[in-house]
Amino acid sequence: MNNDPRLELISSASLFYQQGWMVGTAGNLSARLNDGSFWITASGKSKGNLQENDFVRMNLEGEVLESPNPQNCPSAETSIHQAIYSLFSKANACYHVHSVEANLMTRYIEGDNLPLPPIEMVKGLGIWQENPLVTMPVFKNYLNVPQIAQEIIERFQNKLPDIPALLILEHGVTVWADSPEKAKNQIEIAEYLFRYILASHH
Ligand SMILES: CSC[C@@H](O)[C@@H](O)C(=O)COP(=O)(O)O
Ligand SMILES: [Zn+2]
Repeated sequence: MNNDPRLELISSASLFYQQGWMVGTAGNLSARLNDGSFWITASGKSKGNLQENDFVRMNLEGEVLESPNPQNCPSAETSIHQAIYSLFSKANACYHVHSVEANLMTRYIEGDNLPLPPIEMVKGLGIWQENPLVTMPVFKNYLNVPQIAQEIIERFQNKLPDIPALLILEHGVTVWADSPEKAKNQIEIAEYLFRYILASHH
């Protein structure tokens, strides 16, 4: 595969793990290849020290195309990555992490949106305005993950989000970008915004 992104996914997962955003196997990362298939972390792997065979390559229909270790199962949240890649043709990476701060956002949500502070950092989510009024879309968490994916599809087909990020209540953030490098930056920016919101209410 000429653009195998697994080493980059491994390095970002390790970084996020060290930040405490992927502890206890939490979170999942994926990146799309030129042929439209995507590598995604296999389910239940510790994210601090992933190996190249801790992934599964899937197509947009949710079929496993390649599994370096026959015991690997796709991430339990693959349906959310499929939804993002189907909705956004330019998305080539989709990252999801669980931070304490993301889970504490519950009390600042208005309706099904999280208002973001109008600070310089939102430029990192593609918003180039002065005093931007931007919100992050929020979704309910269901045990049945495909139901979360379905609600994402229905909502975004109706209205595109302001930013390439969404928050699942009491669960964690998901971002997408045209490259793994940008997805990594966007996770860092989303987590910075959560910390800012919490600190500004102290
Ligand atoms: C503490 S793991 C929680 C999981 O159910 C899930 O939310 C998650 O992010 C990781 O699932 P995975 O199947 O390893 O990709
Ligand atoms: Zn999760």
